[in-house]
Amino acid sequence: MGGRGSKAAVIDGKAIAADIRAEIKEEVAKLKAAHGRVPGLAVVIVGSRPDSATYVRMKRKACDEAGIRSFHEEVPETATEAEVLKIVQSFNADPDCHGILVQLPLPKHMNEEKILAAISLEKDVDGFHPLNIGKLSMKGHEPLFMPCTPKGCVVLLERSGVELRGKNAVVVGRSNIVGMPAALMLMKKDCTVTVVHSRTKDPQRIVREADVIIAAAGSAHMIKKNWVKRGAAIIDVGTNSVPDASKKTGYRLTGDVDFEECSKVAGKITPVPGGVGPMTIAMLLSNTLDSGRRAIAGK
Ligand SMILES: Nc1nc2c(c(=O)[nH]1)N[C@@H](CN(C=O)c1ccc(C(=O)N[C@@H](CCC(=O)O)C(=O)O)cc1)CN2
Repeated sequence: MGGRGSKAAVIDGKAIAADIRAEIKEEVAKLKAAHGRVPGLAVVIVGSRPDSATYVRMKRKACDEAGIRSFHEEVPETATEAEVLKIVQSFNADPDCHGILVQLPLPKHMNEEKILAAISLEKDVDGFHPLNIGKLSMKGHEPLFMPCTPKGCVVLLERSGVELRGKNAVVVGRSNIVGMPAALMLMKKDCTVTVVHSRTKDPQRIVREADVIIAAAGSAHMIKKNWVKRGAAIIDVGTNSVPDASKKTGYRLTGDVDFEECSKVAGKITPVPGGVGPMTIAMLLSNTLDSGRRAIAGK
């Protein structure tokens, strides 16, 4: 794949996520049959951002389909930090709830770090608790949970047969949610990792050396064909809205990678939509299953 004149294989995130969700559904059913209990996930949403509301709806639907119980708490934009902390603490104490997620971003008047750190370590299915992130960065330590989007990137690569050990990986972007944890996870998989960010000199030269590219810069079509080594595997995390008059919404989602161009040189590539996005929710269910299994079956 990715030879001269050929086209990259498209990594179908939607199909891989559907397979994983079916596997999770089976595991949940086994847990129920053996112990009479299922994992439970609490979703807390603050305010009414349409994108956040959509993601939360998708998460609840995915839970329903997998047989995972979901709890929902919605508070207005004007809620105080103390109110949100109280909700988190009540789910921390609820034995039927095995995972808690606070949908991000939070309104500006709230201290995101404080709220995420209040989630019980054992229920941190988003993997954003500072101790879970800290363990990700330490050799010889494993976090209880890994953040869903970067975990989805690694699982997509593995399920598509991309060998990671000893490979040069370049992560474009250094956000707490994607870029930083993705770099740490790839290092744990024995990649040699370089992080390219807004202050990097000559990013194109560095990205061109990569066997594996994780694009998470939040900049539409930033990665062009001449940034990509022939045969590289590209995972595009970008979800940029660009105006599109042919759409009912007036916009469409597009990635950080120029798919048309880059698929002519890459070996494997994810599309947007239909690549990493669906994996985020599949990994959330997977983390919730792991947490439920630990609490219900003790393993
Ligand atoms: N607490 C969290 N907040 C946020 C996270 C997160 O992992 N935890 N990630 C993102 C949003 N997100 C989940 O919350 C998310 C983003 C995208 C998708 C997805 O399936 N995208 C589809 C397109 C969907 C569409 O058309 O709108 C795709 O890319 O194919 C799922 C979940 C920020 N907040």
